Amino acid sequence: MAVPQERLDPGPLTVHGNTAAYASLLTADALAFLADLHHRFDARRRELLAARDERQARWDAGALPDFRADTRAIREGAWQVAPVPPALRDRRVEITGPVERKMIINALNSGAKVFMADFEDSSTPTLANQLDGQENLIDAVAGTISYRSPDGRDYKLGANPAVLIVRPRGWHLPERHFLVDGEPMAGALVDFGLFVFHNARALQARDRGPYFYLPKLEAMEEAALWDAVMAHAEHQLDLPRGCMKATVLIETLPAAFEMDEILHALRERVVGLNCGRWDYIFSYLKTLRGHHDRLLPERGQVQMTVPFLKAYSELLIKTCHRRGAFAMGGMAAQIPIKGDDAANEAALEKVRADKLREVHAGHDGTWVAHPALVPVAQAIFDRYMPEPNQLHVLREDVHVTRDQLLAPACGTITRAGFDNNVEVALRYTAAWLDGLGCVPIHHLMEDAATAEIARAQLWQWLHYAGDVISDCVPLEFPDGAPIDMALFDQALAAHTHRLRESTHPGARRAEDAAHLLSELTHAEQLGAFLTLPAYQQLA
Ligand SMILES: CC(=O)SCCNC(=O)CCNC(=O)[C@H](O)C(C)(C)COP(=O)(O)OP(=O)(O)OC[C@H]1O[C@@H](n2cnc3c(N)ncnc32)[C@H](O)[C@@H]1OP(=O)(O)O
Ligand SMILES: O=CC(=O)O
Ligand SMILES: [Mg+2]
Repeated sequence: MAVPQERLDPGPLTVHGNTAAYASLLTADALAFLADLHHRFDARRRELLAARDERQARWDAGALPDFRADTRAIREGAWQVAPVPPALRDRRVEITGPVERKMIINALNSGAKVFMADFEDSSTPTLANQLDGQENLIDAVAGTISYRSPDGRDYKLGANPAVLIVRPRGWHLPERHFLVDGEPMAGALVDFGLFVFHNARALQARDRGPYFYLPKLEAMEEAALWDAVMAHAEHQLDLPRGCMKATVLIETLPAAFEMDEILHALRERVVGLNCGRWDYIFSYLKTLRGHHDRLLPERGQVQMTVPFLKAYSELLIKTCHRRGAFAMGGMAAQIPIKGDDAANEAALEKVRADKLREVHAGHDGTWVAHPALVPVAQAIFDRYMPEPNQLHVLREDVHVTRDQLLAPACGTITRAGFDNNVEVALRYTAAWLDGLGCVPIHHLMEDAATAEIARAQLWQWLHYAGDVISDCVPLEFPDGAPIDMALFDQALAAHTHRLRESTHPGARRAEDAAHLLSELTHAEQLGAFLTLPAYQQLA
């Protein structure tokens, strides 16, 4: 039988790199689907990224983020989001993790209600990671995924696997291996497009749908772009309108001022918002980088109970429940500690306290980073949220102002806190460059978002030092010693040496990571994303 012509013609899209093993993923039809997404939506994406820069320039010049005047009617109007499908009505515990084969199986079998398969904060976007991840998800959706570990352990899906939600990359990240008319595609469109092209029908057949977590949005227009992309994909793939569902991470400071607007832009398909606390803290630092009085103390002191984070999470709950959407909590960074029962119990207790705060505040569910934390979080949510969700908790007592969302947190910068930021930023960047997007460091989960906080704080402290700044975060160590570049250079050299000599993930990329971190920290301006220059250095 003659092969249809379009199967032979890859069209305007070429995929560069070692793709020989991925013929069934990168079919001509799949590539044509991706190229169409690029042609229709990439120009708008670029406009929206330019709009981010324009807003940031205003904030750098002294303005402060605020609720928008032009969208008041949306905020004040009475409207609700579309009904949440049955598969997403109980989300009390969601496990997250990179799209690595064994971890996908473990996550789906973990007992969590949902598994968020992550092409974003916890993944390094090497071509192999991206394409293997897509193939793993195809097998997971089909229910056939299996894995044999090098030491002979067999993995396969058990009964009642978690509901799958996929997190594509943010709008800002290019995918340089996929070129349309010679231009790199957006990583977001590649991740989204390949997943829906190969899995949407199989998911529909199982009463599920293509469900997504949308990261790092900064404005309602960016949400509207996702809505347009999904509506178009539904049409192209002959799927029911609105079957693709989205949960949006509110993890940038600008987005906190547009929660209603983001829900409204996606109202036919949005099912909730999530408090992505780590990127949110990073975004606070970045958005307010021109405001030297808006410092934050060292990372360990910026807990969800500090006023600006409490205000943001409560505003998210109130906004979501008023509109019939889920208000998801976020990730505590603690992970289990092996071989030290007391330290392990202390870590679990911190997770419990975090989940307790979330359930009492009105969140409908939460995230965990590790399978052993599923029962820990579940016990709290089962006890204090016996119903599948608490959409009825309207939090009408919450009245959040702009000043509360922008209030700097008070505290200190200790030598240990400074040194920890250098170590985490270095070790994480090295691991990322070596292909591993999530690593444990000192028993905490570190990913792109937590590492961004570490390197942004270093930049902020070192560049603001010497200015008269904030009453509430002294820019010196508690013993009065100054925080300066010489100290940073010294600490970086010491940690680079230690990492190079160690067996930690990324040890062989220690020098590259140190070079990158040094450039970012010495630069005049706080760079937008660590992963943009790091992507240039991926092998
Ligand atoms: C800010 C944000 O965006 S948060 C969301 C992004 N971050 C994440 O998703 C965190 C994901 N978590 C992880 O990657 C890991 O838990 C790490 C890197 C933090 C720790 O990993 P490890 O040191 O390998 O953990 P550990 O050795 O205790 O793992 C034990 C087992 O659990 C598995 N496991 C650990 N975390 C996960 C996970 N999130 N999903 C599935 N399986 C997991 C391991 O693969 C291992 O499996 P095995 O026993 O079958 O070999
Ligand atoms: O993506 C989650 C975050 O906390 O960042
Ligand atoms: Mg994030």
